[in-house]
Amino acid sequence: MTGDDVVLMSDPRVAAVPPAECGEPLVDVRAYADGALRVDGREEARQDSYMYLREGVAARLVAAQRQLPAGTRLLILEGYRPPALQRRYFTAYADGLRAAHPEWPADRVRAAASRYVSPPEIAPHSAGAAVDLTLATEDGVELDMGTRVNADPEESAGACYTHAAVTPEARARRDLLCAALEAAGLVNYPTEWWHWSYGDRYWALATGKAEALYGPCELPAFEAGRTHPR
Ligand SMILES: C[C@@H](N)C(=O)N[C@H](C)C(=O)O
Ligand SMILES: [Zn+2]
Repeated sequence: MTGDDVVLMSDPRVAAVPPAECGEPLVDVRAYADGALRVDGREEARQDSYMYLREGVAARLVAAQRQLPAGTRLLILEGYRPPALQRRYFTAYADGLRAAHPEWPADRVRAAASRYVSPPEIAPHSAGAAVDLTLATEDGVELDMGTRVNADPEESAGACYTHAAVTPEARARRDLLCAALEAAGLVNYPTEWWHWSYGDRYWALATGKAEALYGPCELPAFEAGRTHPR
């Protein structure tokens, strides 16, 4: 797939998918399945609910982990993202693009921004349906995937695109990650090798479902200390 083939988050076909809500709980992935999933804590500085995902997403990540060779671990960096934080990320990135390209019309800024941050009204992370992750050793040392997680298209000259040209080692690891996660039912956002989702509107469009399983959920649904928000 080339960059031109990518269905962006800003595509009207994504917004046209009904954001139905099945009511499935969010779970703390650190405590899920006896700690089968590794979670990196660096996101804690920005928000305290990054380790939550819908149960169906967490279960699929456990299945994906089982597909990987011994000694290779999924390392989760961010799951749930509050809607207000998503709005901040989108606005900040769009503002930067607008400043760099004052001649761009609003719809071009929105599309370009959505290569890297989802428009808030779509936001798979704010539904607890998306996860940013990478591969690591058993000891938690991140493997070289060709760019850092969250490298934007400008910083990485497009190498953040999942199918971009990277070194043979990084390509083999990206292919391994894709094979494990796709077999478990997740879909990738092709502009970001680390972003995967299940049950959100982007997933529904990519897999031909009539509606999403999970809609946006708000942080007040959480209670400190609970592993299952109400
Ligand atoms: C900002 C990046 N980590 C990310 O999550 N991007 C996707 C497209 C999103 O905002 O949903
Ligand atoms: Zn993401």
